[in-house]
Amino acid sequence: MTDPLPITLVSGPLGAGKTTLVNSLLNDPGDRRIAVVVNDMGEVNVDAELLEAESDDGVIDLSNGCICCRLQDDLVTEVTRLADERSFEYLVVEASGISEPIPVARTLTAGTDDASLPDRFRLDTTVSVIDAYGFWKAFDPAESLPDAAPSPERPLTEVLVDQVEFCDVLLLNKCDMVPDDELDAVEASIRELQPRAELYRTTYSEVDPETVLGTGSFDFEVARRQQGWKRALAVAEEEGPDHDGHDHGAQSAAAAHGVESFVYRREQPFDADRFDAWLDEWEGNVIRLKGFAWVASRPETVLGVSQAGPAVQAGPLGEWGADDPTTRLVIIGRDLDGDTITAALDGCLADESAEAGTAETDPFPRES
Ligand SMILES: Nc1nc2c(ncn2[C@@H]2O[C@H](COP(=O)(O)OP(=O)(O)OP(=O)(O)O)[C@@H](O)[C@H]2O)c(=O)[nH]1
Repeated sequence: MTDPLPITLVSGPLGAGKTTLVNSLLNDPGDRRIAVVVNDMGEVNVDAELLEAESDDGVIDLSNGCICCRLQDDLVTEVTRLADERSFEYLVVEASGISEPIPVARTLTAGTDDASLPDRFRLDTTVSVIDAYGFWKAFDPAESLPDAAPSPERPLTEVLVDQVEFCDVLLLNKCDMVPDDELDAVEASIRELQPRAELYRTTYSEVDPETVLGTGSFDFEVARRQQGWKRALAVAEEEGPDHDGHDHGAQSAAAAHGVESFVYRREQPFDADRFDAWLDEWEGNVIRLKGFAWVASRPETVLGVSQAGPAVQAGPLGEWGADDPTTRLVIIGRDLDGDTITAALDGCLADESAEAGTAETDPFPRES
């Protein structure tokens, strides 16, 4: 049997430079013939048209939906059709700007419940193109726009953070639009979220094709485990309850730009309403908050908490079961005042005398 054909998945927020990258790969794919599947949310796939202007062959258009949700089966169908019909040696899939990379990677690894991926393919590399200018603005409270995603998708900053956290290669693009010192700070923040990926600063997504094609760097479990917040949590767990909350491994560049991660850990539950109110108070320093919380109103339930800039989601993940309930929150940000945050979170802890299940209206699950 011949080796499975490798796939590179290109993700990244709207307008970050994904099509620019895919166009340059079509023009110079290195020593291989490539085909491209392009996903766009609109009825007309503008990206596919832009690409077809450059190349009239090997561009497959998947539009009017998102391949991370509604078009998962269509993606598998197209890849299967390509396997049968096309003559090429490498496949590039450009996801829409609102696609979450994890479900697309899962589809490209294992297919879906209704459709299996042909054996001929294997996911080789996941690339995220991140617009340095957009990233900078997304976490600036003075600049960031109300974070409304079209339809019931997740908030865009949450998707942006997923795209940063889950990739093998990260192109920090549009570097021409951000001053150098700010670029250093953006890169430091991204490094804190994404310690593993190869990172390249680019303008007009210009890279050697070999940095994004055929790297062989994709591994689903490694990609999931090595997300910055999971690493910070693992370090804190290793160091035990006496850990002072700071990730000493992440000094250097990050520290020089005031970027740090910090773990808040308590074996005492939150008052649900006070914790919910605290989650509303985003002032711009916290880029990412993620972890597990214990709330007094539902003592048996693990509350999953995920904040990306101004967007907050919190909802039940399951039961503590045999584990002792313990709140563990990783907070990643710039110029964080750890003592003030710790004091504010401590102020949300339920009084020892509070009875379980006393919140009048349980604020969770919540989304904003
Ligand atoms: N200044 C500047 N503009 C860029 C750069 N890279 C891409 N652009 C421009 O940014 C715009 C969006 O680029 P695309 O490549 O279409 O972005 P995309 O990620 O495919 O966008 P969507 O498909 O809408 O999500 C285009 O006008 C590009 O020419 C860059 O490095 N610097």
